[in-house]
Amino acid sequence: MPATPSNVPEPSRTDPALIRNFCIIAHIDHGKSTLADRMLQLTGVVEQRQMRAQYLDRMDIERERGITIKSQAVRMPWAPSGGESATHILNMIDTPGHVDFTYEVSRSLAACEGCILLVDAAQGIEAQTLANLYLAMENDLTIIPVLNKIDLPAAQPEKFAAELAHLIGCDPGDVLKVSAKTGEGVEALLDEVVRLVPPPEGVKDAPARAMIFDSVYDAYRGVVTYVKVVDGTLGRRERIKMMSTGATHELLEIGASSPEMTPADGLSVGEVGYLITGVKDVRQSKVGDTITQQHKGATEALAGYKDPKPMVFSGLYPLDGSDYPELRDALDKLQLNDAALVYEPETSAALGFGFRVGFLGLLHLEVIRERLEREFNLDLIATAPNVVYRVVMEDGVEHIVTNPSEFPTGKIAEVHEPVVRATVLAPSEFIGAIMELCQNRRGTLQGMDYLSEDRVELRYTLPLAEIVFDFFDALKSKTRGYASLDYEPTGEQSAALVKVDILLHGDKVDAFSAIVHKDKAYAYGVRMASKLRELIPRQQFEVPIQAAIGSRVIARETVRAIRKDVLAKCYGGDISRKRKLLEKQKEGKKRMKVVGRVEVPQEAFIAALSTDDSSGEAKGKK
Ligand SMILES: Nc1nc2c(ncn2[C@@H]2O[C@H](COP(=O)(O)OP(=O)(O)OP(=O)(O)O)[C@@H](O)[C@H]2O)c(=O)[nH]1
Repeated sequence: MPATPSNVPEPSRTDPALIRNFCIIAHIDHGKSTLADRMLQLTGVVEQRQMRAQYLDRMDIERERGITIKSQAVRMPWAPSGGESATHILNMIDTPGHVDFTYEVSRSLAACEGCILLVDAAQGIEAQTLANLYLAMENDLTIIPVLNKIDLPAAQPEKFAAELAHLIGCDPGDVLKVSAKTGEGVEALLDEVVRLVPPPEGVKDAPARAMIFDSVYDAYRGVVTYVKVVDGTLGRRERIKMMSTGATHELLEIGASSPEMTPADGLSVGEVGYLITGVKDVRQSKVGDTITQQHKGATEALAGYKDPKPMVFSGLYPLDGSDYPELRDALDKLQLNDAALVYEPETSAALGFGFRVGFLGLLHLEVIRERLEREFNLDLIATAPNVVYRVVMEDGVEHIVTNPSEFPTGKIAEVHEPVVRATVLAPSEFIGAIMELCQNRRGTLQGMDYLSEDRVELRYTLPLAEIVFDFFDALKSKTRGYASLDYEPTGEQSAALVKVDILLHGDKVDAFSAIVHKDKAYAYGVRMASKLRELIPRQQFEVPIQAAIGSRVIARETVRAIRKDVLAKCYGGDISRKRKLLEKQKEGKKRMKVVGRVEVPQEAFIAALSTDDSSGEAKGKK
């Protein structure tokens, strides 16, 4: 039952035995955010009239797409029903479910002692259910299996309870059944969290050690750092030290989110909360770092996290060249909040000045791009995303290539590309279709298991480059939406990869260079050449469009010559009208990009790039 306000202990004085830190992990759309909403409501931290769906998803994009990107932590008092009436503190950390953001999930898990493994009772176990379960097991969390959406007519709670119990090795009777929508079973679930999740273990009187699991830049308050206090207590106005850099700061504010930021005197052992020091850059308050007191602080830091590594790169260019400084500032600002975002300046003959930006995956790319366009009002062109290649030359020199146009020329010994271990879960009737798709994408089957009579798990090794584009879309359409996918990087392999260049009138258009498998080079060349032929207006001379590997041309199209005589219709007419027409033509020419001798309207580049940029995984996530 909800606690009465007078019973709720202060964050600085909570007995750790009464604290439960937990998170909800689930496959996308299995109902995490809805369950979190219900919990906020039932514990009384959000009043009925303030309640809105997906309360914790604060970013516009999160709300619109119905997905969670940044994790959030909320402190909720809860007095379990029956007998014992002590008010417990439940710190709930909501985590994102998409493959791109696994990194955020693992950070959140490290701050918890238990987790709710939520599974849709109409869908059953999916690929990310497994991925998240393994992460939870690695972090030694107590796992509470829960089936959600039992109100749905299509729900099969008994069948999936058996599947889930088999997976984690418990009794089917231990699987809780709830409806996050109607609230059925959610109170009992909160009671179970109190009963099953162990309280945090830490040393109360030791020097403080707090682990940073998130750092968020707020335009008004500076960096807000989310921490879990592992040992000791951090107090308001205390001076703190970041253990990795030794930098010290004054704690201007410390408190807990419930779910709005609520200042407190401090945070004691086991508590999860936030702190503000006035730093302006998340990199000064780095996720995974340990915070201690400046005086008599701890000497040994807590185990940190691995830094996330960008997997997918794309060139981002402002449509209007004069927006370049704004783009730089916007990327600076987004990076304040997103340690996984990396970028460096880049120039392209076709697109002008821009940046090569590294992302965790395609959804991350799309989210960043949308935020740049929406929050910073920038119009952007993005080049087709590519992965990172390692090129070894015959003389042993190595090149790391994040931009296809920088692919080295000369004697190449080997090209290495990143590979992932992909897990696909689907009804067994689709095995054939999935195998065919993976084969086409240069996949190697690693194993296959039946989870139940009609559900199968297929494990493949696949080149990352083959799945970042439209693999997920293709998988969904071949399996009528029933398959789910999860993948993790497993290293690299050498492959027969070549760079295909596109030439206009003999000049390379850097934005269209691509690194592709040699068996697919021809198809890429033909596709780009014919697309460009349609998009490039006729010039006063003939323009050959060629696709080439090195100096070998593999496809060719031609834009025939024409002289666009704007004055043709004004023969003998009024001179001022002629002048006007010529002025207008000049205006149009300003928007043209010149590649060698060829004038190409920017729109042609955008059209050619956008049809190629089929960010399937992100769009097809549902
Ligand atoms: N009928 C029914 N629908 C539910 C229930 N719980 C969630 N849903 C619906 O399922 C959809 C997905 O729910 P979310 O809570 O957004 O899922 P999520 O797991 O948080 O998704 P991500 O944030 O993208 O990871 C929404 O349309 C919810 O309204 C339930 O118990 N019953």
